[in-house]
Amino acid sequence: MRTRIKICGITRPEDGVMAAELGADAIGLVFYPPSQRHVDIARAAEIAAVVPPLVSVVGLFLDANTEQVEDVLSAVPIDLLQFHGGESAEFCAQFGRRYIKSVGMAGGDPAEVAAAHPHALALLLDGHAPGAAGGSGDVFDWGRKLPTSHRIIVAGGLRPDNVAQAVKMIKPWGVDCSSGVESSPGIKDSSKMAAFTQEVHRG
Ligand SMILES: O=C(O)c1ccccc1NCC(=O)[C@H](O)[C@H](O)COP(=O)(O)O
Repeated sequence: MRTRIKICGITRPEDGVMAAELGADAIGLVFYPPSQRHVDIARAAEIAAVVPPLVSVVGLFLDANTEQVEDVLSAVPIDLLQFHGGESAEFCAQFGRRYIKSVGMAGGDPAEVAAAHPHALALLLDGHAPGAAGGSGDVFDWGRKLPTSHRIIVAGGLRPDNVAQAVKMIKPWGVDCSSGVESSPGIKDSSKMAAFTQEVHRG
């Protein structure tokens, strides 16, 4: 099975195109103002407009309110929602969209999140503490027991030099990377992205 790749925290249209051309199956747009990778609605629409077909645009929220999510959905062609905070299943489902739910593995219990979100399409396991922001570069223990009820997307500190090992150990549906393919926060680096996608498929 081919491991899917999401490159998160895209802030520039050219980086969205480059990620897709270098093998990303999805790009992530962060709608969380405190993040250095935050994009406003206008910028997000510019990026989504140039992302090639057959590449998904993921809209990421961390404990946003309903109106904030709806404002984005009414202006940006989002294919998939990613909820990165303590959102309930009811909150996530109210938009009638497909969604994935993240788990902060530094103290968080993936089994508990899996049970609370039976309709999430996948769990995105990230290295940070529950409720904390992502994009931190923190790795979690890949030897941990993981739920089998959901597809797994591994995130957290993945880089070209460690992603093959993560894929080999966990055999996830997909991998997600942000800071590991950047030259500075929010700015993606083409050679790191090329190396990353190559290493995913070696794993
Ligand atoms: O990337 C951010 O700045 C961010 C801020 C707040 C919530 C989530 C955020 N990113 C979520 C992602 O999906 C990242 O790709 C994931 O945390 C992995 O990041 P990294 O460890 O830098 O690869």
